Amino acid sequence: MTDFFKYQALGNDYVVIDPRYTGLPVTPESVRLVCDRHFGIGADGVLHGPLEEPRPGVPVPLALFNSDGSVCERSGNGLRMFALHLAEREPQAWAGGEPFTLRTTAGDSPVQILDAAAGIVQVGLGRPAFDAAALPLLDEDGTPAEGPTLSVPLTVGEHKLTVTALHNGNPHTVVPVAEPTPELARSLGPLIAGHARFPSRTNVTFLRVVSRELLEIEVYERGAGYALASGSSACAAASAARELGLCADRVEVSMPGGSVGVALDPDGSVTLTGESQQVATGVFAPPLRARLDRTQEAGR
Ligand SMILES: N[C@@H](CCC[C@H](N)C(=O)O)C(=O)O
Repeated sequence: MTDFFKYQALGNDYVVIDPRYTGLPVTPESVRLVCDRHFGIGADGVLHGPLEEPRPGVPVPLALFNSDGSVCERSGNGLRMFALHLAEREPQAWAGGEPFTLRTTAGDSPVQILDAAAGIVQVGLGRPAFDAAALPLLDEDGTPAEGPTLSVPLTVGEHKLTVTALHNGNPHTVVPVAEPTPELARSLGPLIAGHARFPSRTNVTFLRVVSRELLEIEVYERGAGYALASGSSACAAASAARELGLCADRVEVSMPGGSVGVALDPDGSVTLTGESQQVATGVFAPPLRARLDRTQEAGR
């Protein structure tokens, strides 16, 4: 009997709740409890799926949640971990190396298991929009901003920042700095993530351009907080750096949990490649399972 599968990608960890193995109710409250690092399993988020019986050649739907219980439309690391989950459960169907498609509320994302044993998975995240309406972004007076979001002034407390914002299935704000540090991400990240000018909140990436081929970032995730790595944030950093003329079309993005490769097509489409591994499988002990089941009753 298995209730959950835990995966990590460069220290960005998710719990997979697969309806083929458990009928656990996936609600904002049960997600918060599963992700709690003291009272639950502990994770940056939950991947709930496959939401339909997976069939080769047909997009496989899943839902993604941040550890605060909020829905996230797309996760670069999460999609890579879920692809590996499918491949490890049914290797004959999914581990052959043929590309297949995962479907979230942000749309379809092509994935490919490049090396199942090493957990090397590639995912295509499409083309980001550097447009205020897509974020969405508001002006200082609270009215909807319009136009491009490259090098936008943003006042955060006493900090006068210049940021580049983009939407690629989920919202991202990239802040070029001389030295990204965990302390900076933990202190300034939440103030930007919850800033009034971002009605949908935003993921926050602090970026140092080491060279045209190497970026260094620290991430504060919308709905999850400080993260050792983030796939969509790594892609956001690369897309922003390229739009600002600061990097090549293929870059390594270094994060505290490790590095990923990001490839940028001429049309701006982004492909993310990196490692992910299963951490554990497990059963919720009766006291935790009882608390989780009660979230369903509360949600009724
Ligand atoms: N860690 C993820 C991003 C997760 C979603 C993000 N917190 C959001 O709310 O958009 C990744 O690897 O992309």
